[in-house]
Amino acid sequence: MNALAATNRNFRHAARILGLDSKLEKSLLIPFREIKVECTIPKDDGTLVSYVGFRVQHDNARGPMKGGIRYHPEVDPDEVNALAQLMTWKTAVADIPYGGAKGGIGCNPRDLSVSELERLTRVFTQKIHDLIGIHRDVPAPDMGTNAQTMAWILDEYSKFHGHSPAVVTGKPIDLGGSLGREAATGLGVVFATEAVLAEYGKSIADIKFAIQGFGNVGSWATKFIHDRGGKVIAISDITGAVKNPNGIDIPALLKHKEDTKSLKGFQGGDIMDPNDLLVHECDVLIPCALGGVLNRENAPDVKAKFVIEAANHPTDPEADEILSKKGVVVLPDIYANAGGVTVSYFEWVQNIQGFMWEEKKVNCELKRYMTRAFHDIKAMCKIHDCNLRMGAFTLGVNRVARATLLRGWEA
Ligand SMILES: NC(=O)C1=CN([C@@H]2O[C@H](COP(=O)(O)OP(=O)(O)OC[C@H]3O[C@@H](n4cnc5c(N)ncnc54)[C@H](O)[C@@H]3O)[C@@H](O)[C@H]2O)C=CC1
Ligand SMILES: O=C(O)CCC(=O)C(=O)O
Repeated sequence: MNALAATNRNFRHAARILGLDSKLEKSLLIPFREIKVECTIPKDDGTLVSYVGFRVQHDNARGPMKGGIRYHPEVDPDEVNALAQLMTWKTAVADIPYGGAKGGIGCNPRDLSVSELERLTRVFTQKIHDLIGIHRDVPAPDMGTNAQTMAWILDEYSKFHGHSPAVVTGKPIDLGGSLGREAATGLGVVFATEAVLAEYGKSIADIKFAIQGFGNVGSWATKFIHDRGGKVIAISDITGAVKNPNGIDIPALLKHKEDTKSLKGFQGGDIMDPNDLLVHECDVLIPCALGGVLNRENAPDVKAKFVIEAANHPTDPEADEILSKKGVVVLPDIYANAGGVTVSYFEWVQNIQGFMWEEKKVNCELKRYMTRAFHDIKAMCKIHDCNLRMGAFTLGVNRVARATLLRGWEA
């Protein structure tokens, strides 16, 4: 099932549980604005090449729209739409004053030089600069983008609108980025994992983890799990996968990644088929890469007792049903990976105030927001007798619906 069909299905299920008026339901599903732009740049060899860029602004009832920009060959309008909608529910679950948006360019950043990436980012920004803004739509990093990408957007946007650090989050610290933002999604994933494990009388120490993806989210989540005594026994990225039943040496792996930029060539374990990672024997599985990786084909073989969705929409609805029947606890993306956008909110607040927080304060506030959201979700699960995904969806959708009604949407 494609990402948009899957996201719409989860939304409709939540709307039914909440008994939403059918007109309001329809209006919440339709994106506010969908932008598609052609970005033509000269390659380093002088030839011209074009890439298609998207920004979908889904909803702004609760505040400026917020969400990352992804550079990946599989970026398409349906996926960006689904990701934008998920941002709307995610910011509401985290109870931060934003709506939802997402952007992307269909390209393989690994095939582009740094100067080509810079030109592409600047052209994309030139095409969307009048539709984003501090109180309108605030981009951030996602797959294939990083703090440097945000620095280029900030610089290009500022040429049109004057110096505007709060127009993007996830920036370098030197340009007004927040301490703790780079690690925030991974740290939030670990706070979320601790919250759900505690419900079952367990803690991270000595639990066995399998992790798909070793980029920003996967590598920070791995580090924080290791710091808490968890055993990461299998891990993969686009270049391959490695396993070690006694626990991978995480400091050595992080050093290898820093030196070589990938897992390839790491000697501290046995090489495994990356496709087997999702069905590897473990207690907790954390997908930290692409969407739709858990589907009806592999879900029956999942061995983990907990799936923590650090990636966006890693589980399609058919897999969700299969996992639920097997008794696997799935912690949904719109909560599990909300740590990134939560610290993006702190960064935006710091930029607007012109005041920088200490990292300790950022991380303490992040923990407070993640813990509060978990309890809010659990309360919805209790009221509606539903699983954690529907607990999170009903929480987010209900908050957005209330804001929409208060603003007077039918006039
Ligand atoms: N960066 C952020 O703050 C946030 C990211 N997310 C989500 O987390 C996921 C990962 O994002 P980032 O870590 O930022 O991206 P990234 O670009 O830093 O890293 C992606 C990782 O996934 C790996 N990967 C790609 N294809 C793979 C495959 N077929 N099998 C195994 N590994 C594969 C890459 O090698 C890389 O290690 C995405 O779904 C993203 O939407 C969610 C919330 C916030
Ligand atoms: O930090 C942000 O604004 C958004 C991060 C993001 O794209 C996500 O949570 O999926």
